[in-house]
Amino acid sequence: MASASSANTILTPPLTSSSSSSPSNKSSHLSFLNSSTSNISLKLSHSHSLSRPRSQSLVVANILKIVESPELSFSESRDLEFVSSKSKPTILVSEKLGEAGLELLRSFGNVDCSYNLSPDELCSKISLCDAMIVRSGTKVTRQVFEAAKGRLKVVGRAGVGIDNVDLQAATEFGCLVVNAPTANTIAAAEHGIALLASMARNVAQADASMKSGKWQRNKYVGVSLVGKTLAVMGFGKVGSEVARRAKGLGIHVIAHDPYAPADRARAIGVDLVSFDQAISTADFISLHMPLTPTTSKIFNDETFAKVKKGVRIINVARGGVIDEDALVRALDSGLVAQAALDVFTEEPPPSDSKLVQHENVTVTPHLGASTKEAQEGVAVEIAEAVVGALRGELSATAVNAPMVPAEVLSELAPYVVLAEKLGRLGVQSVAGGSGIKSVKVVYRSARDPDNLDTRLVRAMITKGIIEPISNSFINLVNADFTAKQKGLRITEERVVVDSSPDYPFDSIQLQISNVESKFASALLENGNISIEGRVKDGIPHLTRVGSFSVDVSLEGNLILCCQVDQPGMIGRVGNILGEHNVNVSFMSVGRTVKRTKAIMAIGVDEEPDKDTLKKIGEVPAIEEFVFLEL
Ligand SMILES: NC(=O)c1ccc[n+]([C@@H]2O[C@H](COP(=O)([O-])OP(=O)(O)OC[C@H]3O[C@@H](n4cnc5c(N)ncnc54)[C@H](O)[C@@H]3O)[C@@H](O)[C@H]2O)c1
Ligand SMILES: O=C(O)[C@H](O)COP(=O)(O)O
Repeated sequence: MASASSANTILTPPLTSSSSSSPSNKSSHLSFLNSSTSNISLKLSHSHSLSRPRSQSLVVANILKIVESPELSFSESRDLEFVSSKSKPTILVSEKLGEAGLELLRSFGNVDCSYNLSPDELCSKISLCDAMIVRSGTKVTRQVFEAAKGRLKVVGRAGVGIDNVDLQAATEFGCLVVNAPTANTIAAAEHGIALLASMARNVAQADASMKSGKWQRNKYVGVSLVGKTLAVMGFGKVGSEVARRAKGLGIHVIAHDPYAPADRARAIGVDLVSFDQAISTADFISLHMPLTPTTSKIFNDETFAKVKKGVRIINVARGGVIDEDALVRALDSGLVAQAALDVFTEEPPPSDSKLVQHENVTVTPHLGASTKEAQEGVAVEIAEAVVGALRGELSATAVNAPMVPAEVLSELAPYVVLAEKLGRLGVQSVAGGSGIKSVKVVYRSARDPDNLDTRLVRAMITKGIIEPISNSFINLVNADFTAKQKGLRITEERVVVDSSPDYPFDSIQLQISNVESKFASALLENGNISIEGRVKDGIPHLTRVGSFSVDVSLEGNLILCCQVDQPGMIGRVGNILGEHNVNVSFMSVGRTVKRTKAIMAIGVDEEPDKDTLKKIGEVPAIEEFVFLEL
């Protein structure tokens, strides 16, 4: 019984696809990142034969892989051996990457290490690449995604900051962006501490002075760290490691981060404070926030005016968070006593940069992540992420796609198959000329609506609706974006029902409004086309068409007939199919009132030819029928 519901509207304008166009014969298999170059086939381990229902097997395999094998029966990803059918995927590595990562990439694909490419060179190469790996030196712009012509499926950022990748463009082009967020944290934190200590004691300046033959002991008197206050701006991975180390040096640490949990700060013994409080009380300010539109030039004339006079600033985050001209002014006026910078707005900065040349500034050429250990770690971390993504695995470090934990994915697997098939059935039920503009998805579940993750299911419904009628390729990265582009508005409703909470969904229903139906019996009283499915024993079933209950497994293809409810109908239609050598896999009849109207749902292994379908249509008691490809 329905006890609660919540609706979530995502998208707007009209989809003007020609729904009369017959669905292309695309595979109904699923993949998270289905490569247009699908050039790898899967060799299955024979140790796992059909130990799970076939439909679930297909989705597990296909969500996890970029490739589709017609022979696919069942296997977990670890049981699959990738063999090259035409060619291996090509992975461009555009900046230096640790050898262990390169080895891993080479074991999977063709690796093209081309460093220092100009933007034009990158654009001309990229259409030959399935993936690319960059560090901070390569700008992955919209032009790069355009030039890729749909082939580029994954951009791997061998490091944390993804400000050099146009994420919006990546998403629009269905390209997954993954990063390596953890392996260089300690290196960056250590570099921050190194800059802090060397700046406080003028190490770099004194070194340069001595090498020029001078001995200036009085000039390079430093400041002590103990008892001073350090403001960590951005209390994430690097920031908290810097804080931990600074506390070990006897420094009092405060932090500002609008999103950091207070208990994490407390655990390290750090007070979270406001931005103004942090900058106005600190003797040292260390920057560790990402470069975003909000943080861009967050340190500017106005903020420098609020700092404690003589503050010292360390930046191992991104140059763009500081207005560099304003920093020069603050250094000249003495508001800022010193700065130690590893990162710059433009990298490398111009050789005549006033900031770089400033006598109170210590600089390093973006070395934060550059330790042997970090580079090997980052290389392996990103290689694993890119290979996983090319295989179609949902990535734990995806930057522009929802991350779905493995256990959730496995639970959702059969529902994902169901979702795409409902989408495909839905779009084929729409009569020509009336484009789909609005789809409502009703999830019935015993679970708390707030804990129902529908992103993957919704993406697959979108895939099922859009792919058969367009050239679009839909995956989890671009599903919402593409739907919006096509003017498809999807609303979701979650209804709590009294069923088993062991399963994420009791049923999934698709209602398509403001369209004409090819099969009038699929219409509800409100005029919406309605089809509903469930997963039974791991296999997706169609369980309701319009207001008729049916029960047919969603495998092979489907014929829906509406007929007068009278004896002999199953036999007659069955005979016609048998005479034409069409094997029936399932058959189910549903009716609302005895001896009035009934719906017959027939699963067929083969596609009936026109003649067979015509004969079914000629059976006098059959009022309408439709053939639907799954
Ligand atoms: N110099 C280097 O070689 C090097 C190496 C590693 C990381 N980095 C850079 O350091 C930065 C931090 O990396 P991380 O791994 O700690 O990332 P992170 O995501 O773990 O931490 C960033 C933190 O900044 C916070 N933040 C966001 N907006 C903020 C704001 N307006 N004010 C204050 N805090 C804000 C976030 O909540 C988050 O906690 C990134 O920009 C990264 O690119 C540089
Ligand atoms: O964001 C990062 O991970 C660092 O800035 C490191 O960048 P790099 O890979 O270019 O050294």
